[in-house]
Amino acid sequence: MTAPLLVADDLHRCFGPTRALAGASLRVDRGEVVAVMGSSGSGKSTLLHCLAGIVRPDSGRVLFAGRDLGALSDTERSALRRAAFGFVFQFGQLVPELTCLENVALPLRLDRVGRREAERRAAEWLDRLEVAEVAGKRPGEVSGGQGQRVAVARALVTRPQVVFADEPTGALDSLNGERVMRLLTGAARETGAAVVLVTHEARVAAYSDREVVVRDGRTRDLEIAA
Ligand SMILES: Nc1ncnc2c1ncn2[C@@H]1O[C@H](COP(=O)(O)OP(=O)(O)OP(=O)(O)O)[C@@H](O)[C@H]1O
Repeated sequence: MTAPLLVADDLHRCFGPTRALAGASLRVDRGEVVAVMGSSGSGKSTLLHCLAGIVRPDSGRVLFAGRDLGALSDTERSALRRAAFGFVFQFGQLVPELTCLENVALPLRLDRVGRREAERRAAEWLDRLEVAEVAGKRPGEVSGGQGQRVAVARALVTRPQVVFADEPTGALDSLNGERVMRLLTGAARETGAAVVLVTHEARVAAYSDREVVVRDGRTRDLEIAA
């Protein structure tokens, strides 16, 4: 049996008096799309932030490809995040001063890929996300659905091993939301990326292979989808 790509083991995390995680565990296999569901305030985003090495759990461990994130220095953890993870959030993740093409090219530029090559790959991803026509526009000049597809392109352009998506369709109508989910999960499956998807919408979770429910900071598996 191959080792899971990402494992959260009995995570606990408090913010002051608020207990956000109280024994959350999760495993994600390579290429698997896992939906993390639950009501508002149940701890979904905190779990995602712990898995991505953005928030440190008070206790419990997160292992990525067998490496304990808690044992890495801050520099090592950010290097790992840049190399292996992609992120899509609900709003505001695009840089407003850059064009959509430059936004998608940015993670490659930060990895010292030359401008021409970075923009060539960015253009391919915009095309794949069916949003090539906004390449020269700034994020403020595109629709919400187009902006999210640009954000998905930016998350995938570095070919991450895991895409973390926190309510990626939360600000979209259902038609645009479904389009973003179809393109996100389709592209992730093609590139072999796993997806950890936080959502409270069953229709969005239906794009996953497996659903996990968080309640009062604890996880439980709901079902294995067919
Ligand atoms: N940085 C923080 N500072 C203080 N409290 C926080 C912080 N982050 C989360 N919390 C609290 O921890 C609990 C879990 O929050 P979390 O954002 O993980 O829930 P969620 O399930 O993602 O909620 P939602 O669906 O509303 O986004 C909540 O009570 C929240 O108020």
